[in-house]
Order: sequence, then C-alpha cells, then structure tokens
Amino acid sequence: MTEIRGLGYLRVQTRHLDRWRSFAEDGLGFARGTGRSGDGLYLRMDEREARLIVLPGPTDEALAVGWEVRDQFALQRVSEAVVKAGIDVTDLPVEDSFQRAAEEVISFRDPGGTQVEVFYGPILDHSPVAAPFGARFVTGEQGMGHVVLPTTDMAGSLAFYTEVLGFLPRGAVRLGHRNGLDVHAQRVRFLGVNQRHHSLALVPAPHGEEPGLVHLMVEVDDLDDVGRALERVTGLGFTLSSTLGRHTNDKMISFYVRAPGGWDIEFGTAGMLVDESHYTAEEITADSYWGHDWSGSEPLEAFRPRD
Ligand SMILES: Cc1ccc(O)c(O)c1CC[C@@H]1C(=O)CC[C@]2(C)C(=O)CC[C@@H]12
Ligand SMILES: [Fe+2]
Repeated sequence: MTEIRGLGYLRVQTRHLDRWRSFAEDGLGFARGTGRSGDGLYLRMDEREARLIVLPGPTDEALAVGWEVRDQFALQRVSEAVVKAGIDVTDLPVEDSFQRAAEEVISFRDPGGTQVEVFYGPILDHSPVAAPFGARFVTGEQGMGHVVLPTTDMAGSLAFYTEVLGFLPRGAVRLGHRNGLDVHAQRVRFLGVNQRHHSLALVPAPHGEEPGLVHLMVEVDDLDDVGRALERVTGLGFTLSSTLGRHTNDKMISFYVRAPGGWDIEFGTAGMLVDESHYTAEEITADSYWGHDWSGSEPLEAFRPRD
C-alpha cells in the first residue's frame, strides 16, 4: 500500500492575481485564508491553513502538487524510494516547509516534469472556514480533490506513480473513444490513494510546458452548491470548458471552468467511494452518462501547439 494519504495542497503561480481572487472567492466560493506571506491567495476548504495557494509571478503555471503522508517515518520511506528510482530529492529548509504550512516537505520532479512535494504535519487554522456562499468542501480522508497532469512520458509517469509512490490503478479511458475503440489509442490513466476514485489522472500531452496542469477537481457536498457556483462563474464572465455532466467512473456530477492561466477547475459533487476489497480497475468507454459537452471549450494551454 502506498504511503500517500491524499492530495494535500496545490500551489500555482499566476500573472492575473486579481482575476484569480474573483474567480476563486466570488465565483467558486473558496474561503479566504491569511497565509504566511502577504501577497498571494491562500484558499481554504477546511481546517487546513490553505489548500489552493495562488502566488503572483511572471507566468501561469503549477508550482507544486503537494501529497500528504502520515508522519516523518512515512516521509522518510517515500524519500528513499524516490532516490532509489534515480530521482534527486530535495529536503526543503524548515523556513520553506513553514511557508507551506507543513512540518517537513521534500521536493522532486516527476517523469512528466511536474514539481512534486510530499509532506507531513500540516498546520491547522481553527478559525471558522468562512466560505462566502456557505459551500462545504469534501476533503478529510479523501484529500482535497484530484489533479490531472499532462505527461510526455506516459510509461515513465505511470511506472513512477504506481511502482515508486504506490498509487493504485483506478482504470482508464482511451483518447478518441468517441469514434470507436482503437487498439493503439493512448489512454488517460486514473490513479487513487484513498477512497476517492482518483486523486491523480495522467493525460498524454504533446509537450511539457506551462501551465503543467490540465485540471484540479474540488468537491462539495451539495448539488445546489455546484449549481450556484456554475451560475456565479458564468455570471462573472468565466468560460465553461465543459457543461455540467456525470462521469461514468467516479460518478461525479461536475462542470469545468477555465481558470485564469489556461487550465481548468472541475467543480463537482457526489463522487463515489471506492471499496478496495471489491474494486478492480475498469476501462470506461464514455466520459459521462450525460452532459459534459466540451464542444464550446477553449483549447487547454497544455495542448496548445507551440512554434
Ligand atoms: C473522463 C473523466 C472521468 C473523471 C474525471 O474526473 C475526469 O476529469 C475525466 C475527464 C479527463 C480529461 C480532461 O479533463 C481533459 C480533456 C480530456 C483529456 C479528454 O479529452 C478525455 C479525458 C479528458
Ligand atoms: Fe477530473
């Protein structure tokens, strides 16, 4: 079994901090946290100091995906496994760990080029989680949600996350499946570490540049809060990448909205809980039972052709 307990935090950088503040707080309804350095958005979903950290900078990109482990002993085992796989691991100085509101953090690059951090000892904020529209986020044992990362080395990334970090395969979907199944088609791979169906998905991407992120999914506990967030983000002028729909694998009812910076936030509810004593990794042949119309979407920055 894996040492990783769940998705702990996501740190991103943006050139458009003001737009991000309106997107995250006025639109999606994240709670405002205070954080440890003045500039930046420290978005709360629960008793953690921050789950989504948005820092101002010259580019729009993912800075780090933070995975949580039980304690210092688990962190040590993860660190040794990553080093043994031939990947350089940095132990962050205490100041940098404190900045991330954790006791200890290690950092390394995954085969797809994503900066990964693994931590234990998150620092809590016991003040009420003042979500502006009263939404309650589903975190706890399921972690903060899921991330979908692009990779130009699917075989390497898949081997790394499963064999080195111990993520469990939670099925796949072939790209281009809408035109019938092609035996040679590449797959999107779903991976889990807890009862959330997937905490990570890997998507074959043509290149490994900014923003290095396809989407972040966060979950709330009431369909009405999904509907209200959908209404608010469209009212604020943000573009939907996909309409509301229900996924066939994790049963999540969600929509996708384009964040400032060229990646998406998936905002959903009613995700299933995986029971590992029965679960087997299945291949789905449709993204959704209904909805999830991507036809009006702007191309993802991660898939935009470069010259
Ligand atoms: C298919 C699916 C099941 C559960 C999810 O949480 C989920 O995000 C998806 C879609 C994953 C993925 C995406 O978000 C970007 C557009 C992608 C790459 C596709 O074109 C197929 C799969 C899609
Ligand atoms: Fe997703």
